[in-house]
Amino acid sequence: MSRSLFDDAMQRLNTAMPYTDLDDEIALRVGTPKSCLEVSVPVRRDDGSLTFYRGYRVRHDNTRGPTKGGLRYHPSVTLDEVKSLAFWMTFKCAVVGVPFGGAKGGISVDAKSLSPMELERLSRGFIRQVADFIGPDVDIPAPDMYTNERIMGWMMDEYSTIRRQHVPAVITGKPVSMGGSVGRADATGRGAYYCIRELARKHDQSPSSTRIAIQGFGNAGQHVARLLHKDGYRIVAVSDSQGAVYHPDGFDIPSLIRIKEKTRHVQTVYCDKALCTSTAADQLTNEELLELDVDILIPAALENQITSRNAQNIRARYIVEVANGPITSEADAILNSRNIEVVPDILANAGGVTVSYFEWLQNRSGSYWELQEVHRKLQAIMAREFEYIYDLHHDIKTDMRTAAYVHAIKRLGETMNAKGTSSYFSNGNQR
Ligand SMILES: NC(=O)c1ccc[n+]([C@@H]2O[C@H](COP(=O)([O-])OP(=O)(O)OC[C@H]3O[C@@H](n4cnc5c(N)ncnc54)[C@H](O)[C@@H]3O)[C@@H](O)[C@H]2O)c1
Repeated sequence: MSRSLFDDAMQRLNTAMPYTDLDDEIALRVGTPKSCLEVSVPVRRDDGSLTFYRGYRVRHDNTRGPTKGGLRYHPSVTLDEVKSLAFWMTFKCAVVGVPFGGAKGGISVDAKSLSPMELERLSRGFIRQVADFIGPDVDIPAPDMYTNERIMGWMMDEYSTIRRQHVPAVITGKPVSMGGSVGRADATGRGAYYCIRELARKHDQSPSSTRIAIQGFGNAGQHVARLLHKDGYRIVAVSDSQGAVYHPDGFDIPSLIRIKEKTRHVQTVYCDKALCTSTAADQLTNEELLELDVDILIPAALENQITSRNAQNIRARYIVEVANGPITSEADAILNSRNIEVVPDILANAGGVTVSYFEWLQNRSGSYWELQEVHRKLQAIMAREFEYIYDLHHDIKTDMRTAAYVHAIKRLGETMNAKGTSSYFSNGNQR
């Protein structure tokens, strides 16, 4: 039987535990989700028919605070996937030191097949089903794949209607006009960009000599591409669910974003006469993009993209995981043996949850920050944690992923130790 995504996620924890002197009870406690909710959401379609959608919300661990994590709309959403994403959120929040635990949710749906009104009914219907499970001090959702700020706004509005009071802090990633934070929209891509700048500094890598391929050109992928391009990095390939485009000199990212916004496909670059003549890009599959000869590969779409099947063919020197779980643990071992350095998801894409924390703080205090303040604080956290994990991976002679897990488990362990573990209670320390 093949290993589940959750078993694969657990493998990372088991690899990291021996590098700590923490009680084994800590691994036991973070090895199982706190609670899993499965709901069925009825949606009246525009043609009058009724469709039921399966939705999930998993709270993995609340040791360090209320649980936090995105909501995904995708046909492949399953309980196993949501459990794994919730697990990663626990470690991600601990890596960046925000006072949250991990959660995740999702609905098994092809969001692109719904009309805007059907999407609104689905989003509000989901909140009605999970309203008793979430809250500003309990569990705080946010956007993820195929959800966006408008959907977060509908959800906050529905929750506030149910509670009969304005509750902006129940959800993050809202429109700024509904209590969202400035700087949240590009926070995931920006956090990854700060990591890449630190990585380049460590390896004396100049932007103009760095070729980058990005899989996934949505919220996270577009923003990291835009920021890197502005610094002079060469983005030579990007893709979406339909396929990839490649140009050895690098793309003009603002034009590509405009094309994607207008046509919804990056490969439309071929059909847009003006751009075809100026870029002459090659068309590739997503699989081919992953195996390009580049300096940095950025998976920014789905999990399980680099596996034991293709890890041997990866030619990038560095991989920066903007997506959650794009590399399996088996592929990790192959990449490590080939000295391909991986900046792990729980660090590289933690910019999103960090600015979500800023948004939650602003909602709770009722006082709102300037964009520069958001950027300055995000940059300080990402650079601090990157530096710590980078040094730790050298000190304990392991890969950056294991070092990031060690760092996170230690933070979780400190809180669990404060409450008492078996080594405390079994040593006669009852007073
Ligand atoms: N948005 C956030 O704040 C955030 C935070 C942390 C992590 N992430 C992770 O980043 C990844 C992308 O999230 P997003 O918010 O950018 O989603 P999004 O919905 O905005 O974009 C997803 C992109 O992936 C592409 N895609 C889908 N299936 C694909 C496939 N099989 N091959 C290649 N591309 C494919 C889509 O076409 C789209 O361009 C996810 O793994 C998500 O969990 C997002």
